[in-house]
Amino acid sequence: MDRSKLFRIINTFNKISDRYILANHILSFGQDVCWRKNLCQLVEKYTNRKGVILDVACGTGENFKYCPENFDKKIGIDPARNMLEIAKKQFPEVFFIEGIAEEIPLKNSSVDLITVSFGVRNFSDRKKAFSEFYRVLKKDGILAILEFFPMENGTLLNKIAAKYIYDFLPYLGGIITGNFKAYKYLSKSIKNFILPEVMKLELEKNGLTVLENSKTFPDVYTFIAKKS
Ligand SMILES: C[S@@+](CC[C@H](N)C(=O)[O-])C[C@H]1O[C@@H](n2cnc3c(N)ncnc32)[C@H](O)[C@@H]1O
Repeated sequence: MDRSKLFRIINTFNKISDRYILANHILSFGQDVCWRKNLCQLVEKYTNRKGVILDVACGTGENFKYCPENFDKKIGIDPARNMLEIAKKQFPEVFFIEGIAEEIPLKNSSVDLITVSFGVRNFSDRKKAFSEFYRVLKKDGILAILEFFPMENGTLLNKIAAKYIYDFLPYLGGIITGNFKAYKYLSKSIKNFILPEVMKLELEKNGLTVLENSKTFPDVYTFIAKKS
């Protein structure tokens, strides 16, 4: 695993934690809420399990605002301590772990639902993380991933969105948070990320069956996969 990448990313998120939620709302024109609600609606379509929900790369814990209420145990895991501090204040009922997706400190087959929003792009070793997801999920457990993918260059609207994400967002994010480097990283990480079809293959190589892979504008995908 690339530990220097991991420490760089942790440092970045620690530095922007106090403005992270606000920046998300402004930079996405409020769309972030719709993307999360969409993720949760899809989860409800595929599972009505209760039990244990694990939000990986939970950051400030935003997913817990929108995801199904009815789980007996809610767990969040993230390596950025400052993000977790905010999460703990927002969601005292959730058990938060300072840790990484590549080494989840939970037992085999112990989780009913894993959610990950805007986290996979940041993983230092994606394949290791996917094998961990497989290991901790129970049989028929669901994995739900929400993620940005590289912008398609088709319609005029797509071109405008790509210009916004790749060229303007680093400056706007920098102005809102005072950290230009962090938002340059965000744009770069989207531009250089794998394509959705590659992620589907990677999930399936790790034993997860992709049930749905749906796109909302602009190139934000929700993947629902199952451990069979
Ligand atoms: C863009 S934020 C997303 C936070 C949250 N899921 C959300 O939707 O607002 C990415 C998060 O990934 C976390 N992260 C980075 N590397 C990670 C890893 N290897 N394992 C787990 N989380 C990681 C960061 O600390 C950061 O909180």
